[in-house]
Amino acid sequence: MAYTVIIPAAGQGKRMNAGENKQFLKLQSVPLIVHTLQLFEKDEACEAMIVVANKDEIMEMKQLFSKHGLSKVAAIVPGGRERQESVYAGLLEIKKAESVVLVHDGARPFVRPEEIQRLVAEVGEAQGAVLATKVTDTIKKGSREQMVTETLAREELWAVQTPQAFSYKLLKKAHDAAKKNGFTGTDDAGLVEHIGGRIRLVPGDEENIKLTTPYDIGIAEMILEKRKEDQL
Ligand SMILES: Nc1ccn([C@@H]2O[C@H](COP(=O)(O)OP(=O)(O)OP(=O)(O)O)[C@@H](O)[C@H]2O)c(=O)n1
Ligand SMILES: C[C@](O)(CO)[C@H](O)COP(=O)(O)O
Repeated sequence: MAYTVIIPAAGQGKRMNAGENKQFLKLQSVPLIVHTLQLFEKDEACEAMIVVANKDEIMEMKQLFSKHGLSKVAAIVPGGRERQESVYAGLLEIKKAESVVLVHDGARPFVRPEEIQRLVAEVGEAQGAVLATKVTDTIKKGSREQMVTETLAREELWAVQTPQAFSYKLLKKAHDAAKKNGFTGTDDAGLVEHIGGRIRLVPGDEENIKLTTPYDIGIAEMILEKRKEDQL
């Protein structure tokens, strides 16, 4: 099924501590954001990419995308203070109300086309879908004083990734409601859940990491190396 993808890349990358937005960090000589966009450039089902960038980084991104032949970038729009505001800014660029919309972090360069396909197949008018993996650690809740208050039932716990996929109408309704009610979620599915929408958990892959801290750079280099060898 054809889709448009919104790629939020307007963060600061504070936890990466790279002295610049982590989107420009080079992995095997190619900037992180370019790795991510190349995934969708190659996916036939992707009709358009809407990139959300920091206002003063738009020009640099534009030049990068042109240098790397990323022809599906339909718009680069300025983001907001929080990820949620950035996604909303991207959503406002979509004019076709019948579209399927994916939201995918600029900082996740390893999602595979077959995962995207499985995800999109689960989208309905009133149902979104997220890629996720079962957690392998035991997860506990803690108080401010760092005392355990509860051990959660692991068989019910999933670590949620992006892409997350929705009908345009459902995602727009969820973002409009969140804006109106001052609700903030840590992902887009959370906003849909907040208005009573259903979200399907689609088993993903643990390689689909989000580059968040310097530790993740080593893992990313390893994954890239492994994928290169797999192609030989
Ligand atoms: N105001 C924001 C904040 C985040 N993002 C994007 O959302 C994705 C996931 O966010 P995260 O990994 O937290 O990135 P940063 O916000 O850049 O990192 P940090 O929180 O460490 O500053 C990233 O691609 C990031 O660029 C965004 O578009 N707009
Ligand atoms: C959307 C997300 O990547 C799903 O795991 C995550 O919630 C983003 O969190 P961040 O703190 O904005 O990186």
